[in-house]
Amino acid sequence: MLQGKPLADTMRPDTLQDYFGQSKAVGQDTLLRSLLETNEIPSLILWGPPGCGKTTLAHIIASNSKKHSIRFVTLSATNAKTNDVRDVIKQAQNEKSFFKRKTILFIDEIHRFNKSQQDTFLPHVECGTITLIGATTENPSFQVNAALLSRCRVIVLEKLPVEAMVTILMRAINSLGIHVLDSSRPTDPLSHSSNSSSEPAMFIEDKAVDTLAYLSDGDARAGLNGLQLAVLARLSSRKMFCKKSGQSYSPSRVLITENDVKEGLQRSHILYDRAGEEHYNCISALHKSMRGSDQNASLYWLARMLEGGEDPLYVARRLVRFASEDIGLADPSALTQAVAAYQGCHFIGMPECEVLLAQCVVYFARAPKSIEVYSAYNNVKACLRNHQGPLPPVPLHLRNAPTRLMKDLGYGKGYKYNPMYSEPVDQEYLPEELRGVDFFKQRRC
Ligand SMILES: Nc1ncnc2c1ncn2[C@@H]1O[C@H](COP(=O)(O)OP(=O)(O)OP(=O)(O)O)[C@@H](O)[C@H]1O
Repeated sequence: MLQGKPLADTMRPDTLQDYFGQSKAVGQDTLLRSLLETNEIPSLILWGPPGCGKTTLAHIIASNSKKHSIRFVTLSATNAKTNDVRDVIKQAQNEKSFFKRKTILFIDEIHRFNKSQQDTFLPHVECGTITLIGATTENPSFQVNAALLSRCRVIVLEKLPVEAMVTILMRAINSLGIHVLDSSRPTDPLSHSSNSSSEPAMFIEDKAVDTLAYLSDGDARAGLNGLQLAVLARLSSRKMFCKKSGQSYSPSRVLITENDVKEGLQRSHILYDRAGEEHYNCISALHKSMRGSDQNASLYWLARMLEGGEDPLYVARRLVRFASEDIGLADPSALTQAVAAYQGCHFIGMPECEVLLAQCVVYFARAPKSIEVYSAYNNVKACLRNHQGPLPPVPLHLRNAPTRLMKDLGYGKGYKYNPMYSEPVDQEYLPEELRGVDFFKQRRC
């Protein structure tokens, strides 16, 4: 099973029961799910990152529609020509008029078709000759014709969460007959009952499964490929052992460790551990480099994260924080820059947004720094936390007095409305017991 087809293909589910994650798009009670269950498929654009299940969802729709005698035709925009599309449409017209059969046309990577190629479908989607399902990793607002887009329902699929990845991996692990070793109960896999067949008994550490789920970055194909490579590597080292040692028997048990799966994940960006320590180390290095006004190092850490597959919005959020924490009022426009960079990243995504972040990072590295507001605010927080007993009441003169009773109780009494005074107003704003405290000068309250 492991030698021929990619594991990801053999594990591709046929039914929604085995389609995990993506609850916002096809969870219980979603419109799409009920449409799929009643087999009323509208034209769809499935938009989501690689390996999140776009083709798989189309595959499930295909399995379902075949049961209802609906034709399902697949084209890939990477190699299909406009003539191929015309052929499919012609055939769909014939099927519709002679046999009353519907056709669903699935186009993978639809964003690769240019606008005029996309125009070819338009009238046929409109008159119902074909139901179009397009899959794309790119924002369809920019990559799909507006007219076509308005005739399709856009389904946003997300990176698969870690729990869904674990479930997908476990489904594959079970189907390969691999046993999972519980690391909280250390057992020697060699102590498991021996296997009489020539096939070795295979084991995988549970932490290897978790690591694989984390490092796959929501990409089920990457996770399943990683698992397949790790298993194949272990099996071939078992064979090597026999050859080298000249022994006629080979170890009857094979253990796949966390290191094996890390090696199995060969894509460089996956080796950047988005969920683990490396993620925090790199963002910390970026923050400190900007604080230290080192523009070179700042750019380096930024690139290391982005090239490693980090979510640009995660970096952008940190920049927003940095703008206030480290630059503050030394350059108040830093906050505007950071928010603009965040929104820009949100609009255009990777890889285009990398230069926005680079610009912002260099701006911040070069900017003057001030932690005045940050420290003063920390002093206020410390003051509140360290306070013994009930917090002091709000001084009466600072309170609003919307009712007669409140006025009678002295609310707002003696308050000096500043705009009425041409001179600076002498008035207390802190509670009585904090008089004289200056959070901007004090370290502790
Ligand atoms: N939600 C899911 N539930 C179960 N398995 C999944 C899911 N998503 C993906 N897979 C597994 O991962 C493999 C790759 O997924 P798929 O081809 O659907 O990704 P995709 O979103 O179309 O990616 P790409 O844009 O790279 O083509 C599938 O063959 C399947 O085994």
